[in-house]
Amino acid sequence: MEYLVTGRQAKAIDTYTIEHTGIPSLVLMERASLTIAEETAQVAAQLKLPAVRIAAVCGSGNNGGDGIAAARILHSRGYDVTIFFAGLREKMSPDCQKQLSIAENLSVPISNDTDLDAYNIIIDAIFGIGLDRPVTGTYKDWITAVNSASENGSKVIAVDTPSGIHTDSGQIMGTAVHADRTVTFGYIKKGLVLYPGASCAGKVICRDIGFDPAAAEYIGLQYITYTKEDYKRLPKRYADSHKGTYGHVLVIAGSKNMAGAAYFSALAAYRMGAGLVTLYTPESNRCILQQLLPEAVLKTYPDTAPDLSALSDQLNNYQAIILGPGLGQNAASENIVRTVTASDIKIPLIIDADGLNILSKNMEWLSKSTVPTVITPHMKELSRLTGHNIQYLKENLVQVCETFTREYGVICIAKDTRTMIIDNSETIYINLSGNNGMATGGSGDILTGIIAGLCAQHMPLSEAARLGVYLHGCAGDTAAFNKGFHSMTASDVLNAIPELLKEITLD
Ligand SMILES: NC(=O)C1=CN([C@@H]2O[C@H](COP(=O)(O)OP(=O)(O)OC[C@H]3O[C@@H](n4cnc5c(N)ncnc54)[C@H](OP(=O)(O)O)[C@@H]3O)[C@@H](O)[C@H]2O)[C@@H](O)CC1
Ligand SMILES: Nc1ncnc2c1ncn2[C@@H]1O[C@H](COP(=O)(O)OP(=O)(O)O)[C@@H](O)[C@H]1O
Ligand SMILES: [K+]
Repeated sequence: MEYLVTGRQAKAIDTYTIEHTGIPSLVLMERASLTIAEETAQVAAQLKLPAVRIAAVCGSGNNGGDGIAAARILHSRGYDVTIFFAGLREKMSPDCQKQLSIAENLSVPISNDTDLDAYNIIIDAIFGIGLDRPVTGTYKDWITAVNSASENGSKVIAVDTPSGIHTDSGQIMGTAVHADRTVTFGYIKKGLVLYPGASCAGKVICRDIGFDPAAAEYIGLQYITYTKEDYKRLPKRYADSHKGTYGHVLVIAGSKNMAGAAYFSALAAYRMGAGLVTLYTPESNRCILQQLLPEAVLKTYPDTAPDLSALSDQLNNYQAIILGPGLGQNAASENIVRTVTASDIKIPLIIDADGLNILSKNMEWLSKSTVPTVITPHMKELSRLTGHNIQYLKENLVQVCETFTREYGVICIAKDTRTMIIDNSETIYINLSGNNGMATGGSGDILTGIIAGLCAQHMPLSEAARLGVYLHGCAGDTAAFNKGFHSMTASDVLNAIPELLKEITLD
């Protein structure tokens, strides 16, 4: 698990380390600039040119201070480096002033020119976490100059954040540097992983510069993400076990001409390790699903007339229930959704797709429901559920989901390029796995199966939501590796689950 921080939190970690722990600010700056110098040297070596020219474009704050110090370190190591001061001398922070005076004492070249085209590497140290308003005027011109050099082939290394990106939201504040890589200090800033900031950051490299680890706890960070380190959370398999050990999933999914969604959800639950999967689906899907997935138990109902009391009686026989993929929105589907949400079961329920579309017209069913529920809406479905348009949702996602989660008592998995999970805890999960190849029909159905498979193996719902979303993205990344972003399909994501889990469990 890793934390993602806001600008305010990053500043508070700096301050805590300086004031409480007693590490001087210039020591942190020296370590920060050393990482930039190392990264720059690495890029310079990769360019394989007879001579490499480096420009450090520096603002007046501590981000500029980092850039000046990095230029001084590179200069002392024999690199051809020039400082371009893009800030205002009268506004320099004390540490930036100190760095500029050291650089002058050591005769590091300082240019008054604005032409960056002759430089192979540009260190972008105009703004870091201190950017607090839209970029205009001369600063805008500097950012344009950096980007124009980049378009002409220069490599851009951003210090802490690409200048012009809002550290919290990833929004472009008027204009922003497009970096090839960003070296960020201590913790990844949230704005570097959210779009469009993530597109400007390039490869994000997070380096330790000696912040006191106690600072994070003192401040109370709330954004987390999972990494490969979290594979270890996968439920254990036991030598002495049977299919009952790994739980029974009920998949209420599919409608006439929509058998695929049921198949994807059910197979994903099996692939994730569930002991048994039962598919509850209309009679018209029987043949196709029996052939596609002989491992599943089928319970079918006459297409327009499900036996709701029989369904209700069975619900307690499972360890996890999926409701909605490809279910359709006819009266039969509505009755099923009403029955399941109104039941008194205490079994984890994962509601997706048409389950959510039906609920969006019957929100009182959700507010009255006492079933432990996770919902997995994509932005359009979330828009139907909340009444907000997609633009508003994207700009206010956390706040909207927090309100929704509180009001309806559900865990909300807001699916997007960066899926976020909001539950009743203080912690917000932001997912970094996955790729644009997953923007293909059926990807979301697989997620429901993965989460249900984890719940069936007795993982608590909120943990299953986080690990499920992370592993779903990892399976998508494996599928992209195998088939490429354009050609991969939901079936490839499904087939990547065993590949991924094999790698994890046999490691
Ligand atoms: N000890 C530490 O703290 C450490 C910090 N570290 C480094 O410091 C960075 C943070 O430094 P920071 O806090 O000085 O802010 P920074 O990003 O340089 O920007 C502030 C400057 O920009 C200006 N400005 C802002 N917006 C503007 C706009 N739109 N248009 C024009 N001007 C604008 C603002 O001007 P003002 O608002 O005063 O007019 C001020 O001059 C951090 O990202 C990391 O790289 C590391 O060395 C580790 C130790
Ligand atoms: N560009 C992307 N980057 C990362 N993940 C993506 C991207 N596009 C889609 N996904 C993921 O793929 C899944 C798509 O789900 P959904 O829209 O419900 O698809 P479907 O309805 O076809 O099953 C979500 O989990 C989403 O996060
Ligand atoms: K920067």
